Amino acid sequence: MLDVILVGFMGTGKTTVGEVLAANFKRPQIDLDDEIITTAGKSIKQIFADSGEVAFRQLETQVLKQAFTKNGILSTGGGVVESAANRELLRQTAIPVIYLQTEPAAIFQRLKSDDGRPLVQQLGEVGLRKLWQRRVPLYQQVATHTITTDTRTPQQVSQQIQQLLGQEVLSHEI
Ligand SMILES: Nc1ncnc2c1ncn2[C@@H]1O[C@H](COP(=O)(O)OP(=O)(O)O)[C@@H](O)[C@H]1O
Ligand SMILES: O=C(O)C1=C[C@@H](OP(=O)(O)O)[C@@H](O)[C@H](O)C1
Ligand SMILES: [Mg+2]
Repeated sequence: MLDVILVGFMGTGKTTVGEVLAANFKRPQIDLDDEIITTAGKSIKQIFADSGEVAFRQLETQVLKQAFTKNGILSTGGGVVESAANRELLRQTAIPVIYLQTEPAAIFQRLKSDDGRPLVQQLGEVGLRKLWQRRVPLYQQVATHTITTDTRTPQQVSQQIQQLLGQEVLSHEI
């Protein structure tokens, strides 16, 4: 079964922290973006360009459902909370859902030169901030715990999650 699910806006460190947690707990890491790329046979940027965001969101819901049948640490994509069906899945589960919370200015600094996220290029800093404001309540709705990452390294964030969930995660290891 899944040990923990990481949610949060783009650039909050879900993928990076997921990798650290998976290494520390010797558990598989599942990243929804990677699952989408494997399923579609192309990059996220290419999926957006060829088929648009709606098609991307359909794939995202499909791989989220499949992820619930797998083992390990699940890193979601920032837009997973856009779908009411996805939010329901995340709210219903007994698996801890950790919201990585980061201020938009720090997020933009982390992502401004990354061209793998189509929405960053489409929206720019002002648009990204608006999207962040709209999504914050959605992350809060699905999360069981919140950790701020602005001034923490991915290792420190992982340690904090391990402290929060140590018993629960370790109990699935055996
Ligand atoms: N806590 C952090 N402090 C500084 N930079 C970070 C932190 N977490 C992630 N990053 C950097 O931000 C970028 C996005 O991280 P990533 O893990 O891909 O985020 P997400 O999966 O949430 O979009 C990467 O360059 C990563 O190294
Ligand atoms: O917030 C979003 O809508 C998106 C976030 C990305 O994942 P990360 O949050 O891992 O960057 C990726 O799924 C896609 O570019 C769309
Ligand atoms: Mg990611």
